[in-house]
Amino acid sequence: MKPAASLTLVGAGRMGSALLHGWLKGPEREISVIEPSPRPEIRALAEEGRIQLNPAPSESSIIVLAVKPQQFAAVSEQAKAFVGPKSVAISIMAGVRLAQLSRRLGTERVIRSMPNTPGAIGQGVTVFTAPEGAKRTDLSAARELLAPLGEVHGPVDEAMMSAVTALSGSGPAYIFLLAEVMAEAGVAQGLPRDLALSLARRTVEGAAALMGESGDSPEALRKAVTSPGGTTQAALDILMDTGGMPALFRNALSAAANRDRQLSQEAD
Ligand SMILES: NC(=O)C1=CN([C@@H]2O[C@H](COP(=O)(O)OP(=O)(O)OC[C@H]3O[C@@H](n4cnc5c(N)ncnc54)[C@H](OP(=O)(O)O)[C@@H]3O)[C@@H](O)[C@H]2O)C=CC1
Ligand SMILES: O=C(O)[C@@H]1CCC=N1
Repeated sequence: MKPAASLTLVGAGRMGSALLHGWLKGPEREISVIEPSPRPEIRALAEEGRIQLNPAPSESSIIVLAVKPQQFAAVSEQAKAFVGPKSVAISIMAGVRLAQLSRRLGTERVIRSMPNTPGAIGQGVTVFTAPEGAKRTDLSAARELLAPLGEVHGPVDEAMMSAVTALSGSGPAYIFLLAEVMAEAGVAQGLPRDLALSLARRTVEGAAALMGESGDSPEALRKAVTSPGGTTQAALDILMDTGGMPALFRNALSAAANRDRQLSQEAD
């Protein structure tokens, strides 16, 4: 009989696919994917024999839950068929608490994590939490699984997960928005759209790479661009003014964290 798949991914949508790409670049492992409407790229991976798509249920060492939080209650019935005494279940779902995972999956061996989409290219950051007294082997299974996606922090107190989700889980969207709105502002200054988008993209990419390589603080790097009385200062006077980026981001992260808490209530 075929040995149980070492890893079963339940839900290969936007984030599940990103995780899968991260894992496929990491150490070789047997991966099954449960997905009712697989994207063409997921079908192609199955045809190439790199994953098994929708296999019959059997106990899996690791089950990763990557469906929408709103789908979890229904999906948990199906996912339970992959959970056995030797399994650890790792959720990436926003809002779904450890206790809810345990109850619906019928196991204490659960991990709640929050990755982000740059994990698809090994440049992500993930934070995870685990029940008190979690087995060390479950914590190391989580770290090992999440490592190919980038930096891993945890276990942290579960109470931090809403803020983590608001900052790094949703965070890539804020950066993409920044590139979008910078490009639009360039167009408003008279630049052709293609050039404005290209300048905005390269500026965001280059600034992120510089921050990564230099190791300097974002504040130091910002100050290095800002000549006293110059053009950057004129822009920052607006961006950092009352109601500017600091206040906007406080409000935005607060809304995201509150939504995470609401999702927890809806998952009951
Ligand atoms: N997107 C992101 O940046 C991040 C997302 N997350 C979390 O990841 C999770 C997934 O988000 P995201 O990828 O954006 O959402 P998607 O809707 O893109 O992905 C969810 C996938 O699960 C599928 N699905 C539905 N029912 C089942 C089932 N019974 N069995 C298996 N798969 C099923 C969905 O199919 P169908 O579309 O047909 O319903 C869909 O393809 C969420 O819980 C989110 O909170 C966490 C970190 C970052
Ligand atoms: O938007 C969401 O709800 C998910 C969680 C973090 C990123 N995407």
